[in-house]
Amino acid sequence: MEQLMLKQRMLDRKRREALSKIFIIKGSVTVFCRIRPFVLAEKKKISEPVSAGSERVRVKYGGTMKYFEFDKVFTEEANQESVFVEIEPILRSVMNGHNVCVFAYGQTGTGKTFTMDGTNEHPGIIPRTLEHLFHQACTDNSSYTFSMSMLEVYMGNLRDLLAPRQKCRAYEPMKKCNLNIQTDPKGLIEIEGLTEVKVSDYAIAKWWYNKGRRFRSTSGTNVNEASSRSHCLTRINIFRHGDASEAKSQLSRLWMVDLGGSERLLKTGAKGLTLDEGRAINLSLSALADVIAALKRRKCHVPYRNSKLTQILKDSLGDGSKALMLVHIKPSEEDVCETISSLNFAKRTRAIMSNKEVSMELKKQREKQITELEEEVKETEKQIQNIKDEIKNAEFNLINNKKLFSTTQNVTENDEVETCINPKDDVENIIETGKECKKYMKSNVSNSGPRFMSPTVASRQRKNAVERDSISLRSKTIRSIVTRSSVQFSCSQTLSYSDIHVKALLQSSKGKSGHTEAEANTTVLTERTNALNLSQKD
Ligand SMILES: Nc1ncnc2c1ncn2[C@@H]1O[C@H](COP(=O)(O)OP(=O)(O)OP(=O)(O)O)[C@@H](O)[C@H]1O
Repeated sequence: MEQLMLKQRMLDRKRREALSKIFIIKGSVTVFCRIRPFVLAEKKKISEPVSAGSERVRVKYGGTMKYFEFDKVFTEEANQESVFVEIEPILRSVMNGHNVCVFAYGQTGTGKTFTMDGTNEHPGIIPRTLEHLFHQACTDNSSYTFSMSMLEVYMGNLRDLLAPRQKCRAYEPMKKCNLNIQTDPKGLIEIEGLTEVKVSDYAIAKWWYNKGRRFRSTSGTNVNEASSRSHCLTRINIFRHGDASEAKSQLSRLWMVDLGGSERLLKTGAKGLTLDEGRAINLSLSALADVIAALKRRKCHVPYRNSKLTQILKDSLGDGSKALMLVHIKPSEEDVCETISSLNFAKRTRAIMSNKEVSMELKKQREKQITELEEEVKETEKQIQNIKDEIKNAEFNLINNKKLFSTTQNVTENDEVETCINPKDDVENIIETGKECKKYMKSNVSNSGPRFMSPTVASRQRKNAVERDSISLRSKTIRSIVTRSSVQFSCSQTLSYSDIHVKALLQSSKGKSGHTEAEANTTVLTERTNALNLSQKD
């Protein structure tokens, strides 16, 4: 089993290395596009400006056609499951030790919250990811621990969504508001005082997630009945505790962000606080666009500090980390301007490290490498599964053998207990029982009957003399019976006791007197009968 486990660890390392190579080749940014279907209240026109293929979106705008390339396009028919299937590979990178950020971007009402949160019937990326991570942790070789935090960037401030609170209304100020963002020496972003809860299984994680979601700021606009008025960020810290060879545990982070919707303030009809919220969202989204543009141009200075949102995501948008952006659009004619603006933003993001910037030849070469590595990963996973089966079998056999061993050991012990019973004990038992009987009889005799029936001294002497004669006569008879039947008696004893003991008994008596076996038996049994006689006399 130890050998199998060692082999499994080696294969697991090989699998991780292949996954890391894929991660590097694929580039740090992946961009998907999701087109929202028409909902009941909306009217669908015969010819809509947006049409889509599997990796391309075509938009008719101002008499011309505009094309946008993506790593994957989800059309109106795509369900939550099919979206999650495409996210899964990126989650493997998180378990592998990389920082990952998944964020939903798009105009207000295009379905960002639906994709990230979903509904009870159609759960979105976040609940599915939580479930997936715990499932992965169960099947993986390494052991994992998870912790979780949730916050929102509301009007330029950070609000802790998991902080303990007294019962208060949504509009009442929260205790843990405007937290500070710090960068640790390793370049990791830390948010001072942010509540971090340990989550040991999916049910607990889901409970905290639902709790955080309830405190998120939403309000109704002309465009969306329950419009998110902030950027909502869910952070999962993943601690991987490897085998003995890896002394330290490794921390990786997964950010899942439901960005507030970009909006045309006139169109949403926002007023007062809702208008301010809309403005704040637009401001931080343009700061995000600036960061992405700077990263694309490989500028030395990236303006992360221009908004809280970009400050938080700093360690997930740069080198060594992976970002997945899901841009959301509506297919309708009246939203075409916003659609073009969102698609342009997505195009810029994708260009940070996308395959678009490299030649066709290099692109093909990379794709070939990725296919080969993915094959390697699959093959290694198959081998790991086989080893796991072998380990299971070995464990099963081990348990069975242990059971068998303990039962056989018990049987042997019981045998030993049985064989330890000394044939002498039986005779002693008989004698003891005889004594008890006599006592019982005596007491019964002395206590029973009227007084005039109790014997006189003379009659007792007479009775004793008669008893003595009859006992000596009886003992003579018994002795002669036993002597005659001693050989047969010894045979029946041989059947009921183990050979060793009888032999030992016989040998001991043989050693003492030098008689033959039959004689020895006779001697032993005669001795016992004598003992019986003596006790009777008593
Ligand atoms: N793929 C989809 N299938 C069915 N219904 C959807 C889909 N996407 C969105 N919807 C519905 O459209 C409405 C608006 O979606 P949602 O609230 O998710 O938009 P949003 O982009 O988060 O908006 P905001 O930025 O204002 O918060 C909701 O009623 C939602 O249920």
